[in-house]
Amino acid sequence: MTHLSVNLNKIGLLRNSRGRNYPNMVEMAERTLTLGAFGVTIHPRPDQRHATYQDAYDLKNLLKRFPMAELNIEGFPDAKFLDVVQEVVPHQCTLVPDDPNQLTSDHGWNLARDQDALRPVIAKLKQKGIRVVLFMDPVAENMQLAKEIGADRVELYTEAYANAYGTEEGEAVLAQYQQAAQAAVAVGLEVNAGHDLDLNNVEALCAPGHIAEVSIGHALTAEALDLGWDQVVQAYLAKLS
Ligand SMILES: CC(=O)[C@@H](O)[C@H](O)COP(=O)(O)O
Ligand SMILES: NCC(=O)COP(=O)(O)O
Repeated sequence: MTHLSVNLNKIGLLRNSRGRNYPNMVEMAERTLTLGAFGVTIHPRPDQRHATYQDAYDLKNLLKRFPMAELNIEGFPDAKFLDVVQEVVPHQCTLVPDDPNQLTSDHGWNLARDQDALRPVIAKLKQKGIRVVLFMDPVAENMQLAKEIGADRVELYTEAYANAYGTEEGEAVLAQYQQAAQAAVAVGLEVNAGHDLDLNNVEALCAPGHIAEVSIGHALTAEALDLGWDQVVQAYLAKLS
């Protein structure tokens, strides 16, 4: 079974567009966890365009009432992000190599270049008891180094999988992700996955059983416009069980 962590960035985007606390991030997280989601994810970016640093504190407080659930905070490890993460102490922190002005996350870490900067960051977060995940492209050869610099997990960046799904290249691209996942497991890493996953493509990725957790937000929120939030969360849970 693959755990579902619902990314609430787009709840924050809608909330921030009117300057009122509606939709309410904490209420949507509570509703999502009550439906049975394993956890919630936010990705506070430096401009706080959607999820805010305050959301991290508020969601950590909510999770006190859901002792079996997890909070995953994603982001680029700049000073502010690291200060917040070390104060909030989420269950999991996913480090993502995004520039502040990126529209969205669109690549994984270049560990050969970034390993020296990442090692102390990973060590500091692990000292706090936080599970550390590196956002990675699905390249099997890179998993050994991810382990060596201290990561607990990798999160496979799945946009290429989503784009290929249902096309002639779909099976070959899926095979690449399975090989990367198997390589990660072989060196002692657990494997998460995320970005552009949806109700159509999530099952094939997770069926082989290598994926511990998927974090899904953009498509889930859009699908909820048609199906309703509760129904969409329950539909993902059914596909991942
Ligand atoms: C790291 C990743 O792929 C996503 O979790 C990211 O959080 C999406 O960010 P936006 O919601 O800002 O597109
Ligand atoms: N890490 C992926 C995530 O949290 C959500 O990505 P998306 O579903 O919004 O594309």
